[in-house]
Amino acid sequence: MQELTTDFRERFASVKLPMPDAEVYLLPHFTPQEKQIPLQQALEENVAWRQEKIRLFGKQIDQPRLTAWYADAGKAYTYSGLTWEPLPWLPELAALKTQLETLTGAAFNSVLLNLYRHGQDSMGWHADDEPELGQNPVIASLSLGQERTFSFRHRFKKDLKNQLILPSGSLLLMAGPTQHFWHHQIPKTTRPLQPRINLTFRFIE
Ligand SMILES: O=C(O)CCC(=O)C(=O)O
Ligand SMILES: [Fe+2]
Repeated sequence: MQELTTDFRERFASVKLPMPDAEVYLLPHFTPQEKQIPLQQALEENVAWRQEKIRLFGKQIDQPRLTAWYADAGKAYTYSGLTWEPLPWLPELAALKTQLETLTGAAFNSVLLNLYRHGQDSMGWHADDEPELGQNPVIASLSLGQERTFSFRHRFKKDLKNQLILPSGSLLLMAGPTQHFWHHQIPKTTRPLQPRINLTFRFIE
C-alpha cells in the first residue's frame, strides 16, 4: 500500500485541504518560478503528445486534450479496452519523479501527461481508481502554465464540493481514501486561456 510519510504529513499539515474522507495537499510553489517556463517549453516540445479518441454515444470523438504516458519498461496500462506500452522516461520527467519521491516518501513508476491547449480542453468527472493503482494510491499532480479550476465532488454526500485554482508550479497530492470518496474534474471554460500542462505521477502495481 502507498502512503505519505509521517514527516511529509507533519511538514505540510498547514496546506492539507479541509475535506472529509480525503487526504489532499496543495503545495503552491513546488516548481520555482524561474524553472516553470523552461520546463513547460521542454515538455511541449519533447513529449510525444497524442490525440486519443473516446467513445461517446457510440461515436469516436477526439479527447478534449492531448496526452502521453511515460513509465518503467513493462508497465503496460489498460483503458477503454486498449493496452498502452509506455514510452521510456525523458530526463525532465525522471528528474521530477526523483524529486517527488524524495519529498513524499512514496514511489512512482509512471506519469500521465495532459496538455490542455485552451479553455475548451478539459477532463470530465472521474476518480483515479483503476485496480492497478492499488487500494489508496498516492497521486502527485504538477501543473505548469495557465492556471485552471480543479473541482472535487463527494461521490456519496452530494452537497460536499470543493473548488481550487491550480497555479503554475503547484503540486496537488491526493492520498489515503480520496479516490474512494471523491470525483474530480477540470471543467471547460469559454474564457480564452493559454495552454496548461499537467503531470500526474502514479505507482502501477
Ligand atoms: O489536469 C489535472 O489537473 C487533472 C488530471 C487528472 O485528473 C488525471 O490525469 O487523472
Ligand atoms: Fe484524475
